Amino acid sequence: AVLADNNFDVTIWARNAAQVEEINMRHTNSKALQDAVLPDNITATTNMEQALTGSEIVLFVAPSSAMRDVAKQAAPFIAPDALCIHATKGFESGSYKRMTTVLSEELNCDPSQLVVLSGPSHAEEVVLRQPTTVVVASASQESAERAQDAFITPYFRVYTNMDVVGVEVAGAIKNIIALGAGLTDGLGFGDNAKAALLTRGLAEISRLGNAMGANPLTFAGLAGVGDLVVTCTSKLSRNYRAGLLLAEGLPLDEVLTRVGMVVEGVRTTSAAHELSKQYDVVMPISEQLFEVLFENKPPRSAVESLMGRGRTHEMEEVAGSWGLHQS
Ligand SMILES: NC(=O)c1ccc[n+]([C@@H]2O[C@H](COP(=O)([O-])OP(=O)(O)OC[C@H]3O[C@@H](n4cnc5c(N)ncnc54)[C@H](O)[C@@H]3O)[C@@H](O)[C@H]2O)c1
Ligand SMILES: O=P(O)(O)OC[C@H](O)CO
Repeated sequence: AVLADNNFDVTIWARNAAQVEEINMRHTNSKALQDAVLPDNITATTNMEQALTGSEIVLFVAPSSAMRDVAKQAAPFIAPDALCIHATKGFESGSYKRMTTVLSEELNCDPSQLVVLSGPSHAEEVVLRQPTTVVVASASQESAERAQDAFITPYFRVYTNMDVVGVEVAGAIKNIIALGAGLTDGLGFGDNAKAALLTRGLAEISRLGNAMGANPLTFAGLAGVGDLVVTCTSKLSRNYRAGLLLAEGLPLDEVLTRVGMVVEGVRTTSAAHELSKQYDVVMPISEQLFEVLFENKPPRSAVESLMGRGRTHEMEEVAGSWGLHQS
């Protein structure tokens, strides 16, 4: 809808024919966006070739679990000079690769053509043209600026960034912390607990990101603090809502059914479990979430484990998380 407001003719590819028909006939996408009306210059198709032929920008928004499959299908129809942007927040299952890595492998393109768009941006608010700010990151400043030009509107402010790793890691890991935020609220804990979770969650995001080669300053920006705050505090967040349901004691498969849309934080918790070992970083909140989600640990015991960790010095922890060395 943002691109359509900027006068691009937008074609959505989707596999669900009923959803495609709804977008074309009624200009709505009610499962995701209730009765919000989409601009007239958006059409939809189930035909990938039709969607992509001649497109100057390709925006990938499949869930992380489907990204490789969708990119494989798209690859033959993408023009050599097309700008490929993704807004997906997660890692590939099993390989734990970032989404730009998956795209560069499947599209056989130069990393300079790839951009990640991230930041605090619930679709339900964007489609109503409520003020929203995001980051576009690319290895190429020119590509980031092309994406900025394409997306920037008076209600959608776009900042460029060159730190692809940091933006992708922040966007993925914040979903784990949002699951935790839903859990703490669902358990009846207060604002102190939530503030602690966000602060210590940011330390955890930064620690993994820095170990993977990110710029620590990214975590103070929209993809870091910004998205963490929105996802941990908004009732629109699927990850937060899943956390609330888990606190009721529902099994994971029922939680996912009830949310009815992708809850990226669940797979990302598995990814963090592996990545923290691979990069030798401590991720206590993610680890406790892993035990709650996959090892039946009661959420209250997870909170006790976090509160009972060994004593530590905040500055040493923060400096370590932000990749700084204390003298
Ligand atoms: N919804 C938001 O506000 C928002 C904002 C920023 C980023 N994101 C990210 O965008 C990604 C997608 O989220 P969403 O909100 O659109 O989720 P969603 O659950 O609303 O929609 C996902 C869509 O992908 C389709 N899909 C699943 N597997 C597929 C496959 N193999 N091939 C084709 N289509 C497939 C589903 O049918 C569904 O229509 C996630 O990574 C999410 O973190 C979402
Ligand atoms: O609904 P969530 O929890 O997937 O969050 C959506 C976006 O990532 C918020 O920026």
